[in-house]
Amino acid sequence: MSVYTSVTKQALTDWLAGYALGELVDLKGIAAGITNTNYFVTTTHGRYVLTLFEALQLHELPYYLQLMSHLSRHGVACPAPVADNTDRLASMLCGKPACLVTCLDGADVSEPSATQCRALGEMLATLHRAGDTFTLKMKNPRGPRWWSQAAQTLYARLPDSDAAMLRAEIQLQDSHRFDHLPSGVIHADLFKDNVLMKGEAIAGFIDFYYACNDVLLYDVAIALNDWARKADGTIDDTLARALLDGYRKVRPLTAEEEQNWPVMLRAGALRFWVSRLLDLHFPPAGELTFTKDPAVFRQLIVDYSRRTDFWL
Ligand SMILES: Nc1ncnc2c1ncn2[C@@H]1O[C@H](COP(=O)(O)OP(=O)(O)OP(=O)(O)O)[C@@H](O)[C@H]1O
Ligand SMILES: N[C@@H](CCO)C(=O)O
Repeated sequence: MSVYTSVTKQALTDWLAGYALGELVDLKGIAAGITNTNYFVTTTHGRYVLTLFEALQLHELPYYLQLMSHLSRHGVACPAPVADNTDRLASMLCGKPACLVTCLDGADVSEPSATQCRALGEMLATLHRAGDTFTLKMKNPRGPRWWSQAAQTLYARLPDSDAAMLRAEIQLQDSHRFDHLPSGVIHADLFKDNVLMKGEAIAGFIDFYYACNDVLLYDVAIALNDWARKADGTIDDTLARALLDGYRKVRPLTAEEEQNWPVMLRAGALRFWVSRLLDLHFPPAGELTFTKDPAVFRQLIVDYSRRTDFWL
């Protein structure tokens, strides 16, 4: 349950006076989600999602909200932030930075079909193309420098074999440079729980708060590592091929991207192996963390180190 900040109908009515969205009809807390407080808001004009940011500051929001606004205007299924009467996309509510976005009609899926993976690949490539005309920039807060520093805090806590494997994996990534690969806006956390589906179609990508500028192929690897991973932790060949086919239909991969693909899959796995290890060994204070299993990404790296066919 994640309503950390309670919003009363009166407080919201006062805040909504700054928007041209009609009268407040209903306000309902959303149980899902970990980081922020979310509500479904119904007004006489329609249905919206209200987010109160529990960690991000007001001045940090423009990149993410303007990005969603840009993408939603360029064919990417995602919520569109709603501007208030002074054209702001966010302002303070109950002491927290808050925004309203359009409400999407769909639900996340835990076992996607090949058709859904293909649709996911197509929409991810659409996002990457749409990002070309977005002018704001954000560095990746979870890149090689971050995982090397994080690993230093983890080694002493891990069994020797895991620490050795982590060290070796970071060395492997350090020996590969990706600077020459196509880069642009990436979602950077496109797991199944960050995509709402309506049947076989994408209702929308959500949770853009790791979005940044980085190598596009890294985003494909992150998505594939979650969308095509089966319950036993291995990758389903059919789902992986479908996702890549969908992606390449919209944005074909370059020869250099294809060469770097196996190592990039391991980079995508390393990033979440490290963040999940951090959550396990250093749980963030005050956050409802349903600790996610780091070992699935360790296993994925082992699988990738033995595999020869990467679905291209
Ligand atoms: N625009 C939207 N339309 C419909 N439902 C939405 C929308 N945005 C969020 N939701 C619903 O709210 C839930 C919580 O949102 P989200 O996952 O973004 O929470 P968070 O706490 O902000 O992020 P996280 O859980 O990744 O830390 C989602 O699982 C989804 O069901
Ligand atoms: N998607 C991440 C959590 C949010 O970054 C994970 O499953 O580890």
